[in-house]
Amino acid sequence: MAPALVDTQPPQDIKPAQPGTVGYKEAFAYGGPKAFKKDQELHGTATQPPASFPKYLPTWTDKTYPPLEPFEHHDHGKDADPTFPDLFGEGAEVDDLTGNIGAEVNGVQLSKLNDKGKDQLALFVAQKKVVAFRNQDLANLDIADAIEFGGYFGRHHIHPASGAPEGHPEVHLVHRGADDTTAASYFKDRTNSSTWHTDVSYEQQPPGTTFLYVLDGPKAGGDTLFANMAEAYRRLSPEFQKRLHGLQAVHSAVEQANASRDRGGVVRREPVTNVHPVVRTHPATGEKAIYVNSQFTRKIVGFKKEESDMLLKFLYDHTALSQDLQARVRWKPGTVVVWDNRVTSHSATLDWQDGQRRHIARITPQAERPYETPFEG
Ligand SMILES: O=C(O)CCC(=O)C(=O)O
Ligand SMILES: [Fe+2]
Repeated sequence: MAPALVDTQPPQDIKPAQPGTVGYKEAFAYGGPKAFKKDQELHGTATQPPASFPKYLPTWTDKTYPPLEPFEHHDHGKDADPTFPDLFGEGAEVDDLTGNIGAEVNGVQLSKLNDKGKDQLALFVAQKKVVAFRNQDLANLDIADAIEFGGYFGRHHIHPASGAPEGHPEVHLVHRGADDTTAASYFKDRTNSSTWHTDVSYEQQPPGTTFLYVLDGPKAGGDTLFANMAEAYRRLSPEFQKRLHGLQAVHSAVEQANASRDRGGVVRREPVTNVHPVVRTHPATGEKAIYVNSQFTRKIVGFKKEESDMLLKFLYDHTALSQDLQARVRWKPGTVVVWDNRVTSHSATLDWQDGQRRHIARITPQAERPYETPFEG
């Protein structure tokens, strides 16, 4: 019998996010109009080549969007054949990245998958949490075709505060250009670049199966780290798990919008706050996962500030310190990384300091509103 859902309707007394909340750090992966040097990106510099995929260079427009409307999400992972016959045809090579999270796949072309193969992709990614597919052609397709491919997995999220390729607001861009000096300025103020988060958790229906594909990257460095948040839940004692069940947390877009304004960037949609359960259940696997993150979670509903900060700090440290439930994904030309944003956290790495360009596109299908199923022991 399916477990009963726990009601997670937001209480009526959500206060606006407080600045200075525990764990929050400014993100560094995205430049903004102030840092963007179009000429260098198109033509290169004395030491750096031009951008390999100029059609994906960021643009920022004044166009704004109304608040997102709720929609019915169907998770294709639920329809998948768990033996993955259409995903892994002849010639596919699948290797686990670690004992607890991640796989690397060669010999599969994502853009050529039929619908059954896409269903199996959703399930496989939900099970492995993050999968690096090598030698992909996604970046070479017309952007409209890449968007059509991603749209199978859910309604496209239009990011409220990121640059996008001209005419394609559905694509979120991670971009540091040639000769960028972010690293030098970032480490004046910070000892490390750890920014664990799950994407846009402030939305009422945050993303599920999510895609990042590299366009240009440093020869070494700029890896992305992923953590298995279902395993992070399982690591906790039953007593602690029980305490987390029934708790809800406020997630906020306000700080990200402010940071975008500071960079001279856009705020395409008014920032929102939403309340989600601290433990959510995956619709296809039934796994429970911790669902708070230092970039967007602000407060445990009903706790006083010190109580909330203490619990959130513990959960953030638990994620960041548990190297035994993390994988570090190295980018290579043609890599597409697919992860399940509901049951993972991730963090970019700022460790290259020689002005090499890093340019990555994200396709971000939204999924169901997070829900909780009861503690099972
Ligand atoms: O730059 C990265 O490695 C990750 C960026 C990121 O967190 C994202 O686009 O969701
Ligand atoms: Fe992210």
